[in-house]
Amino acid sequence: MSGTNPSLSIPVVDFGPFSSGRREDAIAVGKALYEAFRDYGFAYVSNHTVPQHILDEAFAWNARFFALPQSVKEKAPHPPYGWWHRGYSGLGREKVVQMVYDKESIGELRKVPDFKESFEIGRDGPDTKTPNIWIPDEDLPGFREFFTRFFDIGYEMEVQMLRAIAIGMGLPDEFFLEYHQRKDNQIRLLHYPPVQESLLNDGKMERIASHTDFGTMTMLFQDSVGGLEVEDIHEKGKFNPAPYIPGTIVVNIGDFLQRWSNDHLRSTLHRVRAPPLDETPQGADGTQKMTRARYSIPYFVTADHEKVIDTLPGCFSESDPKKYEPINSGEYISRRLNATY
Ligand SMILES: O=C(O)CCC(=O)C(=O)O
Ligand SMILES: [Fe+2]
Repeated sequence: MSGTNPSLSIPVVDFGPFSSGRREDAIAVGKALYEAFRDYGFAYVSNHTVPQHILDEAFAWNARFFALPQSVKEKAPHPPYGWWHRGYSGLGREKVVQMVYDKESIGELRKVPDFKESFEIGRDGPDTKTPNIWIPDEDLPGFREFFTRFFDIGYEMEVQMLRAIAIGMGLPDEFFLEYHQRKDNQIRLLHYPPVQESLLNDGKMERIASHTDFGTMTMLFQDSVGGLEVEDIHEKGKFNPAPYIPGTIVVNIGDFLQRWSNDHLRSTLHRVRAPPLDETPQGADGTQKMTRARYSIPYFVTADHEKVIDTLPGCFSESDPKKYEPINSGEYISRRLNATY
């Protein structure tokens, strides 16, 4: 069911049996996921519900989008407020910060830019406070249509994962679904252009600084380039590579679910640094080593913004009292997003 590769430590969970129709299979998958999220906060999930050809298409669109002229990408600018997290952010625009809310400290941290560009997509519809910001369709016909569809394909995966986690935690199967009806989710297209490797190693530049995610969980689709690193569960400050494993997606717990679970599930620090080097050194003088470009597509699963959550049943007792007050999902997420812009 699940196996631990000692060099990776993040468990690989085979999701296939979850849909076998047998209750014991569903329980075994749920338990394996629960244990991975309890111990590591991360799991590689294989035999998931997103077809490979859809992922290939998603990465092809991702590359096509970022290859557009800068002036076209800037037709869909990210608004100047963190809470309206939609549209395009160019290189250095966003700085992911870890739990720092005061302006002065955020300013300090921003001096080392994140060397990435991104495009954020949420649900469409009249009842969202944060409508999507698309480039005109004629600039990349099919792009909007594809990601509108991909948003729903991701939601189907989310539904399965939320059921599995609930079963693994001994909660009613649909427990989490009741809080995840409205698809208040977000897809993020990411492109990390090639960069001189020494800048990353010297800390003059970052790809994505070490952070935890905010929401319920993140389903991360990554290309084969590498660069994702996850904090060691035994050694603070030590980061281990989480390379691409063909056919899997990386799923990790966010702060919201960690809090909801009274810290029974972990939201683990991760970052993106240099992937393995290109074999051929590049650069004007032929000596500067350039990293390869990386593309990734995290799908952030978020609870319905109007929902208030209190500690999960089964995650508190007399000897393990509730650590957190009930909180409104939307407020929690906006507060975190406002710190990144
Ligand atoms: O590019 C990646 O693989 C990581 C992205 C990430 O951690 C994030 O956007 O929160
Ligand atoms: Fe992340």
